[in-house]
Amino acid sequence: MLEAPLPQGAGYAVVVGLGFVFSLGMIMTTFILRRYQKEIITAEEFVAAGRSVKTGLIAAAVVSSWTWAATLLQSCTQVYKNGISGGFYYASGATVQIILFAFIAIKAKQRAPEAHTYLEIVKARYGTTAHAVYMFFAIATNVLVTAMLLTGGSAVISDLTGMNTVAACFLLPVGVVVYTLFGGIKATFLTDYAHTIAIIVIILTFAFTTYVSGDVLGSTSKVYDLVIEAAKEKPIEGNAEGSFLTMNSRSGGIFFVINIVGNFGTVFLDNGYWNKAIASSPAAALPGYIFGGLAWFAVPWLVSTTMGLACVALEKTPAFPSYPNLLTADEVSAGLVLPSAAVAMMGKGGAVAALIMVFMAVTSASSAEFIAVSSIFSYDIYKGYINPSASGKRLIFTSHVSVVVFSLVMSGFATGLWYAGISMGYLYELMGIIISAAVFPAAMTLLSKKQNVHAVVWSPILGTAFAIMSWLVCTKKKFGSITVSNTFEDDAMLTGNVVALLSPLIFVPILTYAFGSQEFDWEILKTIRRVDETEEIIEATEPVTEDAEFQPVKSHMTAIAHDIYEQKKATAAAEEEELLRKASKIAGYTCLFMAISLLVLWPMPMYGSKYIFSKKFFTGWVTVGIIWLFFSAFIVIIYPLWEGRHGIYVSMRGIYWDLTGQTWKLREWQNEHPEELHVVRSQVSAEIAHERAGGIDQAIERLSEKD
Ligand SMILES: NC(N)=O
Repeated sequence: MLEAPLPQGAGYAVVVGLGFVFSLGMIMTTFILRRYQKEIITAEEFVAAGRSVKTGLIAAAVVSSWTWAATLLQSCTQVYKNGISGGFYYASGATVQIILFAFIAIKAKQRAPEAHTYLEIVKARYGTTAHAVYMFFAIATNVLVTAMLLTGGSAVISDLTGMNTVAACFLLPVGVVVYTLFGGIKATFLTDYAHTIAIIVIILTFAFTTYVSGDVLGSTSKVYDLVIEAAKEKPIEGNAEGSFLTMNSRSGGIFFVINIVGNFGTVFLDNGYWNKAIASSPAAALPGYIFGGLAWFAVPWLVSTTMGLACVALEKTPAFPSYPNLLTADEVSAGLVLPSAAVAMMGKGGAVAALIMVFMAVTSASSAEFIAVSSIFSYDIYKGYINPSASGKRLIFTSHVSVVVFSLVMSGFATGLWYAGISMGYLYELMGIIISAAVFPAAMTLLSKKQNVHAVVWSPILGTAFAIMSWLVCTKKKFGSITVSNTFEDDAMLTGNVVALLSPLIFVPILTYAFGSQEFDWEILKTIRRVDETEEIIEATEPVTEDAEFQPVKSHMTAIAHDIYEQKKATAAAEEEELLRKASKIAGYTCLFMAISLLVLWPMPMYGSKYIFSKKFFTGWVTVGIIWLFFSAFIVIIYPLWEGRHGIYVSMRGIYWDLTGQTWKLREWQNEHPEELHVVRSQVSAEIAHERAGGIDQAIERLSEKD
């Protein structure tokens, strides 16, 4: 155990204090959005944010929910262990899935416009057994990801502040739970935005301190020389010439494959990514995911190339926190490379920066996990089996309860993992073995008419069984025994992961042709319906205020929405359909091209050539990383502000009117411009989706009944 550079109080201040600040911020934001833009958190809104979120905010949400504790910590571990290739293999091995998911996102919006979770799609197509199987995989994914967030986050917080690890496991989710309960998925979009700014700024600070102007390192040339020196004393086995500065790394390559496999599972099976696709406006799904993926790439790439190498360069200097000892294998696996490097370079300031960055990553990613789990519990389990005619109010209550219960269970689980000695690094490499056999059949559910129920049910079960078996058999054969540390070895993890992802490629066609292929009618997916929000909207917009000056706009938002929809009716659904058709056409080639570039065209020639980076090339590599992170900052910080400028203006103006005693102006404006109000837009989009789903006649009937 290293001596903590910060006092325990700092740990509590960040975990509890910052959590409280974000909760307060979210409560205020929810109030502002509700008052000035009539954004009402109905059950639909809680998971789908009006299905109108724009590209920039989708990209920012993708970046922040995909930025786990592991993204920052495990990527640095890889660079520390395998050299500079580790950062690239971490980044590209987890970016392609996001980019490929863009294609699935479009298909989901096209084929099941009113779904809330991908599990509803599985159920509508294959029935209850398949639904149960995929619920297991979806929840297992959320459990694994949340466990990694809490184990990684608590290890770093405890290392930096001496805070009790169990206390960190239980306190980390508290603030997240509070702001998620208040704002639903929109809360995660907005807090994610703030978290991402902090993370990007801190990474840039680390990069400039390491490569441009710091006292301890401060130039690419110095880092290069120290890393070359370190390789002379401690060459990396399996790397070209034992160098830290080559892409030719056996262990790095193995990690690349494990990383690709595991992250297919954690994107395609995590309902959180489907939630965001569902919440996006039809025009935003494709660019949101592609820009989000590209923006995210620079986060692990630059942070690990910076802090992983800084750790290598400084671990034998007195400034290093564990000096004169090096980090133990367990400390490396727990994610302590980044905080140690931060302390060695920047002292207490570095410790504070690392603490805040890891806290932000853990909380923003776990809020997305909480929403994902709550949508499964409320829509798939509660509405699906317990109370099929559940009202929106009932569903939102179920969502809230499931967020609280899941967070408590996960805190307990993460504590258990800590006592059992299972680290974040271990879980990261294990995740593919446990879940990735469900990736191919889940994707085919939206992509292939032929895949039958036998294939969809049995392939993931068989695939996971074979994956676990081959992982353990490989460990036993190689090491003669099965222990936590043996099962963590490269070859065993590689075997299990590859079997998990690829065996369904054999099972699915065999089972499909053995039992007869399905000729699925995609229109059936359009029977999945949105929940009627009328009751919640009326309740929220009926006159309840005592402020005589501020009366609500109208009580029948749905009726106004219907009038607006009537004007657009002739073209809206067709236009949306056409937009999605075009996006789907572009998506296939774009996503494939980007995936091949990141997986093959860029790394493979560098691997094959065994090139050792020259000082100039290293400087260029780092420079590209820094420029790329500036591009990310533009996409996820500036672009959402630009896209949301009108909404920001409307809210600011409303606040000004309120503060200057001109509330009547707000009321007048809202009465005159109902089409600008979020609740109305959301209802118009609901009607368009109904029409695309062929259910418009029922929708009109329902609305006129309400009137
Ligand atoms: N999100 C990941 N794999 O860092």
